[in-house]
Amino acid sequence: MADQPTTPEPTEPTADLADDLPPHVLVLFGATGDLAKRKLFPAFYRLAASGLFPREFAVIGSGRHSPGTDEEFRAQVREVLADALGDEADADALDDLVGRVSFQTASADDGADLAAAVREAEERLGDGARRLLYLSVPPGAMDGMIRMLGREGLTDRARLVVEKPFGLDLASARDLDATLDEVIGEDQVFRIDHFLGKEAVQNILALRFANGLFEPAWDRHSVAQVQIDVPEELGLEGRGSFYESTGALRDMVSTHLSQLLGFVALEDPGAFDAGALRDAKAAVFRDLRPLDPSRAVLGQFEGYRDDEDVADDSDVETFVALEMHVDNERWRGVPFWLRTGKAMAQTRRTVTLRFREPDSHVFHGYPCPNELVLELTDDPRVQVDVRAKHPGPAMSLTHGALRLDLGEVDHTGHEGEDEAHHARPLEAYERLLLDVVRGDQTLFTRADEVERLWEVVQPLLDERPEVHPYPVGSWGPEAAADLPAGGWRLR
Ligand SMILES: NC(=O)C1=CN([C@@H]2O[C@H](COP(=O)(O)OP(=O)(O)OC[C@H]3O[C@@H](n4cnc5c(N)ncnc54)[C@H](OP(=O)(O)O)[C@@H]3O)[C@@H](O)[C@H]2O)C=CC1
Ligand SMILES: O=C1O[C@H](COP(=O)(O)O)[C@@H](O)[C@H](O)[C@H]1O
Repeated sequence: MADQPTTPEPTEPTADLADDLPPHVLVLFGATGDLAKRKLFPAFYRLAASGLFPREFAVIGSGRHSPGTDEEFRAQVREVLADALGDEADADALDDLVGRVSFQTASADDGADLAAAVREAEERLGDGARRLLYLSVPPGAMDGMIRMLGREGLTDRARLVVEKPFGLDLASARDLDATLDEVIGEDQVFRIDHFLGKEAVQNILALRFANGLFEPAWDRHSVAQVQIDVPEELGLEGRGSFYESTGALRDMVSTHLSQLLGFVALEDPGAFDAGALRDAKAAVFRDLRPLDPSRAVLGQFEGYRDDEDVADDSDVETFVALEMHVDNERWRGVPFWLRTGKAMAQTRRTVTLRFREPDSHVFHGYPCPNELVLELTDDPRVQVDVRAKHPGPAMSLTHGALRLDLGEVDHTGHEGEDEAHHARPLEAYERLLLDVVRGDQTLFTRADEVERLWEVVQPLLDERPEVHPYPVGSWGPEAAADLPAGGWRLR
């Protein structure tokens, strides 16, 4: 099988897709921020260069501080794209995108000039233009910005993308949902959790529900424990003040890791659509047991407090390891171990289902693991660690692995199949932005899911355990090393 490039090749434009989409004005709040630079502008580029975006669109960057003239902002966007895309960037496609970009300052108190700029762009683009409003701003800024959008009439004909974390606790999440409810319809709101846009995460459902092999073993009778492990090598990357206001629990656990848990633990949704999938996840979250602070370890990497935006005595956690339980018929008694942290030994996104020992006396006590491992990183992989007979005359065991590299599965399609089968893999933000433009909320989180997750996490916000220091490049504090029976798979 041919090697897959890690960055997707632009495909030939698919005229039928783009022609179906009305003109769009994209308004990106936080356009000079980290996420916009690293992920959102590159996603706009790839979608446009692949012909997946509407043929007619304009991008208005926004924020409280001006990056200079439009020309200066365009030069910054060009530089950001060159950095992010490297050789992948096509000069004509780059010119085309950059030519559509402008900047207009706005704040929660004043959005009049922005509203005028949006209307002007709509007139240029012609009849039927829609608005895609993207709030890539910190959680504390959301409420005011949403109210401003409502006041300025910008929510008409709009879809609104709200970045995570959605609030900072249960009370602020409820306030945020109440504001959204006042200002805009729930069918226009796209709460984005980019982990759900990762191909490999969606593959959890494909593997389980499209194969007879896995589904029968997907419960407490076969699975002894589940580990959802997302260590990151990167540290603060200039996001000290963001981290001080969130910490790893809010940044990663109440969002990405819990959503992964929802994908792993859900019942058969019956369909892959917004209603069915979100109902199935919400049901899992309703059955989640609120966190027990005595079953959680928090950590902070050594040197965190040296960052200029971090308080000298900060006890914000950059590491979390904790136990979760889904108290339902399928999962009762199975611990779900979640772990994430900054400045750790490796960058991985690994979900492990550790199986029970088989009820047989033929072979016992063989130490090697018997696990299904889902690697959700850029080179997504599924691996089943099995025990097998050691070659030779003795009846002894060794271990082996069955591996499927998901980047190498056939995506060239077969005669007679529709366009979806010929598509290249999309990066998470690309996939989700396309879903917004198409109005598909399947991979976006719903208010009830978000509020329930805050209810589950709240005990740990109310009663914070001690924060243990850990060395940069390690697997976190010693206190977390042996939490799961048999230890972490990654160590
Ligand atoms: N960076 C990442 O890897 C990821 C980030 N996210 C989420 O994306 C959002 C943005 O993150 P990131 O880009 O890293 O953050 P940054 O701090 O880099 O950028 C945030 C942007 O928001 C604007 N902003 C800051 N404070 C306010 C405020 N009070 N009111 C209005 N605008 C404000 C700033 O522009 P100005 O000062 O001009 O207003 C800035 O451009 C966050 O919600 C984060 O959780 C999600 C996934 C990954
Ligand atoms: O939302 C966030 O996610 C990133 C990790 O995303 P990934 O796609 O690189 O796995 C994390 O680094 C960041 O702190 C957080 O805000």
